Amino acid sequence: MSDLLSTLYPWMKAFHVMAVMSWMAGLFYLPRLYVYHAERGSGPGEPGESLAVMEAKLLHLIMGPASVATWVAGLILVMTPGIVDWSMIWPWTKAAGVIAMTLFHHWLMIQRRRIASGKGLSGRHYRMMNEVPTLLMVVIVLSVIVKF
Ligand code: HEM
Repeated sequence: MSDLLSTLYPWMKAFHVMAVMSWMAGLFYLPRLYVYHAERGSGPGEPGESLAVMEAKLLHLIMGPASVATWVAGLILVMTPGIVDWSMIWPWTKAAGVIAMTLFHHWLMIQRRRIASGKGLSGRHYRMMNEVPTLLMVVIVLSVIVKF
């Protein structure tokens, strides 16, 4: 099993990075759609109806599967012998970053339902929350590349 994981390591890392890119694309773009929705689409009709379809499709067809693929490949990398040294700091900052990123994903899911029922937050609020994935990405990428 250990030998198989070591052989698969570069492939698994490539798959992980591809899944990360797809997930992050949605995490960056969905709060932007919420800003437009809050500021220009809160009433009945257009553009609110089209925005609601775009938000649901982005979450369910792209971000959901990409987040699962990121987690599965990431956990396989964690189990690969010699990859994670838990006595260093970086695995802990990376873990904190990915847990926070996953919580942010769930917050976006809750907000989609709230916007659909007319209880969404202001455009300014979503614009501020739009910075969260950027900050978490900085922590995660520095952890896994610099490996302090
Ligand atoms: C969701 C749970 C995640 C887990 C369990 C996980 C775990 C891992 C592990 C163990 C590695 C291998 C490190 C190495 O080869 O030295 C890795 C690589 C990587 N991860 Fe993740 N990761 C996750 C999510 C993310 C996210 C959200 C991002 C970006 C925002 C990310 C970016 C990367 C990058 C860029 C690499 C390649 C680093 C290199 O070149 O060695 N990961 N990940």
